[in-house]
Amino acid sequence: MKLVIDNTCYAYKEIFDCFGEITAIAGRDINASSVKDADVLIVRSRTQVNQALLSGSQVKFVGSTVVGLDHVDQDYLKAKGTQFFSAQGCNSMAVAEFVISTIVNLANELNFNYQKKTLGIIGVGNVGTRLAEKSKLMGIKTLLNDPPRQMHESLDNFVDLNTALSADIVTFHTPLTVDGKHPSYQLLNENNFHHITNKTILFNAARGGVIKEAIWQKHKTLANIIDCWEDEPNINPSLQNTAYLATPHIAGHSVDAKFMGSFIVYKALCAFLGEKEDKNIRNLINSGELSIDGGNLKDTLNEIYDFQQDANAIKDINNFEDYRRNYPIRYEWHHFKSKTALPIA
Ligand SMILES: NC(=O)C1=CN([C@@H]2O[C@H](COP(=O)(O)OP(=O)(O)OC[C@H]3O[C@@H](n4cnc5c(N)ncnc54)[C@H](O)[C@@H]3O)[C@@H](O)[C@H]2O)C=CC1
Ligand SMILES: O=C(O)C(=O)[C@H](O)COP(=O)(O)O
Repeated sequence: MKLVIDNTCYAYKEIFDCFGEITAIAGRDINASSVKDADVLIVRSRTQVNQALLSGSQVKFVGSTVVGLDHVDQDYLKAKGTQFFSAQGCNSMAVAEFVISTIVNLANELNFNYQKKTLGIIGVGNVGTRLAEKSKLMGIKTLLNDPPRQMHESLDNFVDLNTALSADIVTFHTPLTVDGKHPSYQLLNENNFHHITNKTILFNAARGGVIKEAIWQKHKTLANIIDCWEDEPNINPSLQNTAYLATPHIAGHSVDAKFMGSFIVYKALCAFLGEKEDKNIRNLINSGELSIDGGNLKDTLNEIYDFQQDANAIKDINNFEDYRRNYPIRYEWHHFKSKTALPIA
């Protein structure tokens, strides 16, 4: 069997070589000729999976080792009879830790008590739920907004979008969608940006395009944290230069998340092929016990991982993609034995 795999898929050799011959290619370089003889295609977000890529191929299984789905034409795959599997939830802890770590740093630098702040979470799926759990542990009051869930579940504690946008801290964790009943494209735009004030801390660690950058760059906030950008890697220099934290789409890039992305797709491929799973694969991440003694929460979190280094790495935005492809090892909090209690929900 022939597999074409994005060469940034975590441990792709150890995890997928049991299935056959692997051709590993940078995600952005996977094209129609790369996949024409392939049976399996395994990607991350940098490969557009659509008719242009697959029409001349015999690919029968596509695995996406990330969570976002905007790079995949699922309707086309379904019509073609190609099995598709996406590693939903693989990196939710990593993103939640990114947001909490940044809030703790901001509270220190801007001298506020986050327990006196409200956090508006727009999109309460895997990431938003974990973030809400951590916020509860930290005594941060959350305002939860998720109309698609509200349509199907009785969520009497959820609020409407404008209420969530009026929180002290606002963070988006929706997919990027342009159709359906609740499209997320430019969810924050010229018609509702007035809910964001010069006292609002505003995050985008969801997808570029969820917040209209042309408006954002002209709108005064207390602090902007931008991990996901319109037109990556050609990110908005005005927003980058004025951001509290401008990072290269790495909120979900913990080692654990990258491993889980590959592992979840591996399990789906085993099931698709009727193959037995190798139980040793789950032990590929073995950090051992990591002790840390930061003294206080901010220093402890920054010793675990300081996101400012990611912002520094892309001061020259030509480094955006290379830095992401060679991202430093970042373990999630649960690996660490720490004197300071960590909000591990
Ligand atoms: N910056 C990064 O590295 C990462 C970014 N992401 C992005 O974050 C998104 C969320 O990730 P998960 O929570 O794992 O996905 P998920 O699918 O579990 O949750 C998304 C939630 O957003 C809700 N939603 C959809 N449209 C909405 C709207 N218009 N308004 C409010 N809520 C809406 C859905 O109902 C769902 O509950 C992903 O789709 C991906 O685009 C995810 C992981 C890493
Ligand atoms: O899971 C998602 O969705 C993300 O945004 C991932 O962080 C994308 O990871 P890469 O494809 O950029 O490695």
